[in-house]
Amino acid sequence: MVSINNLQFSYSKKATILDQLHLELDAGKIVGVLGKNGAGKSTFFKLMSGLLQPKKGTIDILGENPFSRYPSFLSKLFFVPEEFELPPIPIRTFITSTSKFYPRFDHRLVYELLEKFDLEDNVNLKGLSYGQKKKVIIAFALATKAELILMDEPTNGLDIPSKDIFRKIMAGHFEEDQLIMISTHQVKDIDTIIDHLIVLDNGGVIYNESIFDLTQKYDFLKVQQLKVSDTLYAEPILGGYKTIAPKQEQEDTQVDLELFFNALINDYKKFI
Ligand SMILES: Nc1ncnc2c1ncn2[C@@H]1O[C@H](COP(=O)(O)OP(=O)(O)OP(=O)(O)O)[C@@H](O)[C@H]1O
Repeated sequence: MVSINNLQFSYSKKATILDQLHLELDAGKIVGVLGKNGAGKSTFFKLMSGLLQPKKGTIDILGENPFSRYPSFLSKLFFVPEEFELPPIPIRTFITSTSKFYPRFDHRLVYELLEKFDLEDNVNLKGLSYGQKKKVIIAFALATKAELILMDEPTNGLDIPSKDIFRKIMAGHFEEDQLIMISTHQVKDIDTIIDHLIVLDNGGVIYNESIFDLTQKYDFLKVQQLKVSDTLYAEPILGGYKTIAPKQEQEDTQVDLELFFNALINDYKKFI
């Protein structure tokens, strides 16, 4: 579904943001995209949406070049950017007018999700807080049923109950022919919903693996004493350590995304 080859991008001649980036992804996944500040996550999503043009390399999404921005491509993509503007019209009017661009739009679902987020559809968008607008755009994004949905920091601005609702609705409203990519620093908001992990660093994808494979390769444990010989990475916590070690436990352990991200940034070559 997504095939990216040798992608290079820079805003100016001085600094290359993405360089020789390769990525192949199939549909049927919710992918977490992690990276340090400035790693290029938002830039990457803008390139995939066709809002920026690659300097080199190719991006193929469902057989289309995003930067051409043909209507056939735009109707299959929905991008929830970190910063966005919504028109000063009632939510219901926004839905009626904008949903026309998405042939698979699910009208029943959008109202169901708005209700879950405690939003009335007759309210004007101009009177909403940033967090409330974010909920409208998340509900709309999921209801488009677009084949590719990109969400940049979707939980920024959401209060604690709304983050919980976000996790529940993400898990429950997703089709097998869709690919959802979520970039975030709030790993706790996505650790139970993603089934695939991508990490961007130094201009490229340094890690690209399913969460299932991660659980088959590593144990994520809390220990009192460090066994240096079989520990790949450890961080001190109260009364001991959180560790990553090659899998030995019979039961799969729950992936600690934050720990794993820190381990990759520390030395990703240990994990490939
Ligand atoms: N419009 C722009 N013009 C020039 N440089 C930019 C522009 N937008 C982003 N950059 C630079 O590109 C780099 C990557 O930015 P980007 O926003 O893609 O990173 P990010 O991984 O999303 O960061 P964060 O996690 O902080 O949101 C940064 O060094 C940033 O300063």
